[in-house]
Amino acid sequence: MAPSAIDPPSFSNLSPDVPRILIPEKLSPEGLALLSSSGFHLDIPPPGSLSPEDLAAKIGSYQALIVRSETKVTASLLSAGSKLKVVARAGVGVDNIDVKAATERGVIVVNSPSGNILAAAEHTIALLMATARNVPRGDTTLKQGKWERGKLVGVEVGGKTLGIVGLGKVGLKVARVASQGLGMTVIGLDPYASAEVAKAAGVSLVGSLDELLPQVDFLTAHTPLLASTLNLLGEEQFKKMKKTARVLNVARGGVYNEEALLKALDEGWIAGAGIDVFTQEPPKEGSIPLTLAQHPKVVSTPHLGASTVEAQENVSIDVCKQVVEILKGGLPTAAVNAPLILPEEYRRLQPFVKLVEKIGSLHTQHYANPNPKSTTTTTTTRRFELIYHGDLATITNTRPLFAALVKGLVTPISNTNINIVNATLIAKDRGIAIDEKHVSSHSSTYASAVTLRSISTTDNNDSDQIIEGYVSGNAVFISKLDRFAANFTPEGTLLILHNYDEPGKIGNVGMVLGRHGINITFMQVAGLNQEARRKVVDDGPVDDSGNGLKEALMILGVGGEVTKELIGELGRQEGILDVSVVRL
Ligand SMILES: NC(=O)C1=CN([C@@H]2O[C@H](COP(=O)(O)OP(=O)(O)OC[C@H]3O[C@@H](n4cnc5c(N)ncnc54)[C@H](O)[C@@H]3O)[C@@H](O)[C@H]2O)C=CC1
Ligand SMILES: O=C(O)C(=O)COP(=O)(O)O
Repeated sequence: MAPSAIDPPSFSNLSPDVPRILIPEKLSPEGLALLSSSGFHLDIPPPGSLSPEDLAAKIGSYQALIVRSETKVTASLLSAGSKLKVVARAGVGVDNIDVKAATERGVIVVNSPSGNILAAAEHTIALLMATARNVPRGDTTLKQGKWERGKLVGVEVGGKTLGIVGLGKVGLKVARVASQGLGMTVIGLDPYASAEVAKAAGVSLVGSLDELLPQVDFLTAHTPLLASTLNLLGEEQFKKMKKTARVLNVARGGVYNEEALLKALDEGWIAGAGIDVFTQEPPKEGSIPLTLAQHPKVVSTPHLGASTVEAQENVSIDVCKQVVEILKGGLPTAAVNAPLILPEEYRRLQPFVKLVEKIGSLHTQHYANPNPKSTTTTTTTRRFELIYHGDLATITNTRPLFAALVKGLVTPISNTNINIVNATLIAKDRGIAIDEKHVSSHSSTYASAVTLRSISTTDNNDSDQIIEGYVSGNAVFISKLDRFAANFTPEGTLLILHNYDEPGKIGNVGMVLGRHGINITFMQVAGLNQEARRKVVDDGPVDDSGNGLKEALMILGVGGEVTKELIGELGRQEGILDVSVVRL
């Protein structure tokens, strides 16, 4: 059905029982046809015509809102949408939607996890070629009547090295085209990627940005925008690149620090950039994003990554089908905030689902440090054992727990939505192998406990990491992190510091946090467990008097913005071995 076939509704004669759907952005007609043929009322104002205030004033009469990347679905908009059942994102990234606020209000958020992935990958290749061969400048100047062949000599990409940061759905597609189609050498950085999956796409994994940056002729980022990827590439990183290198961003504005990128181009630290996404869209007059977009060494496009006829058709159908399903009382296929658990299993398993998800999320954020100080090793394989102890070991349907682990492991670093239906497939795609084990007798004092053991095989050695937790009533606790016996609630923002167990550490850390305006909501020192203590005396590091140096974890619940500068400063304090920030 053509878009014009959908008449704007006349609200005066709408039945109060017919659900209303507001679509303030441009959506392909194929999905709209599904909505109107299901009997819903659609309101489709001209795309971009509603200000945030207009939207807030209108939203109260709608059951569904369908957006792309331009509409900001904030907590206050959601609170004005008292009838909302679903917010649908016709695309991948949900960074314009306050998913937490939606969840709190019981509003389902759905997206189209893969409808526009090919389009985004192809646009990256388009920008790669356009920056290499000066295509836009050639076109503009020729249209102005100039024949500037001498000024527009480009570079070839075949035989050159492409660095990819973020090997998820888009990153892997770019890798395949670049390695198999363009004859490029592709190296990738993704601390959470499986080396086998990467290898199959023609990518050799490296362990750190420091290792990647000096090697690449082209660099492309394909991570979501997260606290850990904001400003991932700044001045320090651009300075480490070849002067002839070019960088691409079809992911999200903010993964490259825009001010630093401008400086890198002006100072000649790098040769050029191809940019599709900006920290402000559309960028305002006089802003840094607009200066960047207009820079002579930049090829820029106005967030066109997903703008193909095919991708728009895919995402429109994907989300409209789900909106129909939800408004008719069914379950969506790609809910960002879907429950992992069926109602009848809810009472028994819910706290364990929560525990396992928190353990998975803690594992990804605490152990897979995206910015290691130095890495000469590369993870080749990682497998997990999920061990159920005590009463929990008697549960036979552990599918929700398996799904909870995959969700916990993947959600902190990816846009992918995990639910009970797709967990196994996503684990397979990402090379996550999980063995579930049931152990009815357990040395733990808790009636039911869970252990996650992850075994990593690297080029140099094997290592394993352990996280253990338990449920008491409905509350969940972490009781062990590797060799450290702990007891804390995995909730909120946590700083985990690995340090030598000597006097003065807590005071120093408290002072640094105070200087950065960070509040401490709780603090716990997790000491070595008995076995680990014995080992320290036998073969651990020693102090000047030959006594075994004990280690501990300091676990702090904090409020306030945890910046990279703060983490750096904490890491430089005497006796601090490592710092991680975990948001649970
Ligand atoms: N310009 C456009 O129109 C479009 C943009 N996008 C954007 O592209 C990006 C990638 O999307 P997908 O591939 O679907 O995401 P994905 O969730 O499948 O993959 C993201 C990958 O980034 C990795 N990652 C996370 N933190 C990292 C870090 N610190 N260092 C290295 N790797 C890290 C994850 O392990 C994961 O493999 C997203 O930002 C998405 O919003 C997607 C579609 C269209
Ligand atoms: O799907 C995504 O993440 C995109 O960035 C596409 O955004 P758009 O739907 O084109 O506004």
